Amino acid sequence: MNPDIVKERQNASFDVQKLTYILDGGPEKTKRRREISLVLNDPDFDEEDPNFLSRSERYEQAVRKSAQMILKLREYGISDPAEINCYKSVVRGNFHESLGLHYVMFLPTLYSQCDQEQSKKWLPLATSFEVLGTYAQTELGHTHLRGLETTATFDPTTQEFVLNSPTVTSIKWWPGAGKTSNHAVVLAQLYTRGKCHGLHAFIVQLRHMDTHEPLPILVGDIGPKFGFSEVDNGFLKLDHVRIPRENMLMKHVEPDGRYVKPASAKLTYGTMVFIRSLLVGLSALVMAKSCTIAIRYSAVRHQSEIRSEPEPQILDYQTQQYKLFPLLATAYAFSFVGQYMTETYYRISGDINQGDLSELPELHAVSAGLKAFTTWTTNTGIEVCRMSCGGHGYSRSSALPDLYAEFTPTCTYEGENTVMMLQTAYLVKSYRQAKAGEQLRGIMSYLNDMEQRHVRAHPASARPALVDINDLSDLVESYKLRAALVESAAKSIQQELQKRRSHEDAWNNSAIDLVKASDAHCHYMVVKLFTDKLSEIGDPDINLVLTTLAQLYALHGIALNSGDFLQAGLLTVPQMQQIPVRIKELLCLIRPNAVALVDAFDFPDKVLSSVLGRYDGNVYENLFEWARRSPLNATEVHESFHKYLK
Ligand SMILES: CCCCCCCCCCCCCCCCCCCCCCC/C=C/C(=O)SCCNC(=O)CCNC(=O)[C@H](O)C(C)(C)COP(=O)(O)OP(=O)(O)OC[C@H]1O[C@@H](n2cnc3c(N)ncnc32)[C@H](O)[C@@H]1OP(=O)(O)O
Ligand SMILES: Cc1cc2nc3c(=O)[nH]c(=O)nc-3n(C[C@H](O)[C@H](O)[C@H](O)COP(=O)(O)OP(=O)(O)OC[C@H]3O[C@@H](n4cnc5c(N)ncnc54)[C@H](O)[C@@H]3O)c2cc1C
Repeated sequence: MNPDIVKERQNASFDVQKLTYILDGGPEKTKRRREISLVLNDPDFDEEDPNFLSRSERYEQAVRKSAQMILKLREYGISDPAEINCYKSVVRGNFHESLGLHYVMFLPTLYSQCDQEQSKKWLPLATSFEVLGTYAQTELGHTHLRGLETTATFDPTTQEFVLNSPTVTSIKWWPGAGKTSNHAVVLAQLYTRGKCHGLHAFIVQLRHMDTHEPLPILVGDIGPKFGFSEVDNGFLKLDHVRIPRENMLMKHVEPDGRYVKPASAKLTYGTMVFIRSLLVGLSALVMAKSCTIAIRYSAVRHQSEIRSEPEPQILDYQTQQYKLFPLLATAYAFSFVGQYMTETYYRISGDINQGDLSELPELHAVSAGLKAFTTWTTNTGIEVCRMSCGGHGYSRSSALPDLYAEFTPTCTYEGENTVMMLQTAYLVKSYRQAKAGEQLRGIMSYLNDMEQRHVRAHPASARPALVDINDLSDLVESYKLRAALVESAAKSIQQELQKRRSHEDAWNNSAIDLVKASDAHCHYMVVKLFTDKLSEIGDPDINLVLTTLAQLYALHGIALNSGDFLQAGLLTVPQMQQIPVRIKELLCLIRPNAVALVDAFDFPDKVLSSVLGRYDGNVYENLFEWARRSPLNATEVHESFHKYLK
């Protein structure tokens, strides 16, 4: 064990194990997660570092691993979805798997959109992996749902739908598992009795069940990408492909071609809401991994000098702490927000299943906003962690380049982040309702204060500065008032409308304000949820260290967005000047606990797959060892010498 990292652990002021329990949701859950993690010792999962393989080899290795996972899940009798998720995230490490779409989109779509008869037919096939599915929605030319061109036209004479990609731009593009899957959920515009009824989901068989040969359908892999090398994102061109009427999910077309309206057209989009909710937790996970790597490495790396003494640990540099500790605080904040998002998703979707759709708009808005907010922050955070590791961060052995490449598409898929932030219509609607005197409930209730003029941008001089920057509840209140930026966005729309612009143009001309309003709303939610969590934590040592992190998270956010807080008169200039001073104090308070705080995330070394983030801190000898395994070192003299240089 590296002596620096031993010393760091001795300095911790709290019980790491107890904090792990809090993150997991209790000691039993930690115990079970650790039991599941023992799978890492299974030699059937031994594999070559994907970084040393070609794309095709990577795909093959991933398929082998996916198949092994299925067999092992059966062998160990793991069937609870949360446990399957835990098991898979341990085995996958930092990479995705080719069967991922089957688990996260195809199966959930079947579960939520099959009627009884369809469930009976499709669920046994899909859960036994005879049917391997993908989710084909996006097209070469479109992602905006109303703009999708693929058609499904009902033919009452044969009781079939005819699926067609009428143009090049309508070719389905990006669905994972282009080579792996034999079925797809295809999203297409439904036509019956000559009328279009909007997007609906259809199950389409793509490949022969025995030979895996494509049916008369053009299907394949779209080629190498920035990351996602294990995944065969695909294309799919349908040329008048016929499927039985029963393959329409939720069966909205009667045998005579009559269309039966669903309770809400938006239920078809349910799987996206599900994944967006999950991505909040994934952001926490990846932020936590990145911080673990960068902070452990910073504890063992010595460089330059502060005083004329031996080279200090780079974690002692204030600038290094300023790069990493706000991200550490973010990882904790997002972990609690991830827990909230998952609970909220299951609570509201439970109500939806009982026929109560009243909270669907809020679920959509909150999951879209938090998905965008947490993935954007994490995306930039990973890169900060990588840069903070200097040259070694650039090596694939650090895992940080892979974490970035695998994570960055979360900002794009399941709804491009700006587009998701623009689903603020809900915020603006709530603002208008509150202004009209309606009492709002839930997370939007802060807008009720508006009429008392608490929530209003006005000059600092007009407002007494009541905020104590050391008091978290005051900081939450400031974020709440800043979230009233939605008022500026709503006013901008109003002004545009007064200029006789159409509603759509008024909206587009206010889009920057709307995105800012969404961002401020999400930021408020994160600060509030982090602070609320503290009241549940009884252990005083842990409460203290997490309070320090929550303060850092809140103050750092204010420092980055000082313009908003000053403009709205929420903080004074002297208070703003105090914030960097307080931030520096908080960095010093966190410093002795930094390694323990990342240890509490409890990532096994094999899951981190990072030479820099090793638990034992023995970085250098292992870097050398890893480099020696590079395929370029397989022979002492590379064949290119004989071919070209000699
Ligand atoms: C150590 C730390 C510990 C932490 C512990 C954490 C552990 C947790 C770990 C969790 C791990 C999880 C692991 C799993 C992660 C999964 C991810 C893995 C891999 C995934 C692979 C990638 C797969 C990618 C797939 C895809 O990308 S599929 C394609 C996705 N496409 C999109 O998202 C398209 C985006 N566009 C749209 O959604 C729409 O076009 C639009 C919403 C922008 C507009 O739609 P539309 O045109 O129909 O609507 P309108 O603008 O007219 O609006 C109409 C009204 O409808 C509302 N609306 C819209 N959508 C919805 C909806 N979905 N639900 C409800 N309501 C909706 C609008 O708001 C409008 O409302 P209004 O009329 O009232 O205004
Ligand atoms: C790794 C990966 C996996 C994927 N997997 C799947 C899958 O399994 N199934 C599937 O169906 N799809 C999948 N996708 C596709 C993904 O859902 C889309 O790429 C995503 O929804 C974004 O759409 P787009 O690529 O058309 O971007 P665009 O919408 O073209 O975005 C380009 C730019 O235009 C801007 N823009 C677009 N619309 C607006 C607007 N209304 N207002 C303001 N700005 C706007 C965006 O902000 C962005 O800056 C995947 C994508 C990736 C990268």
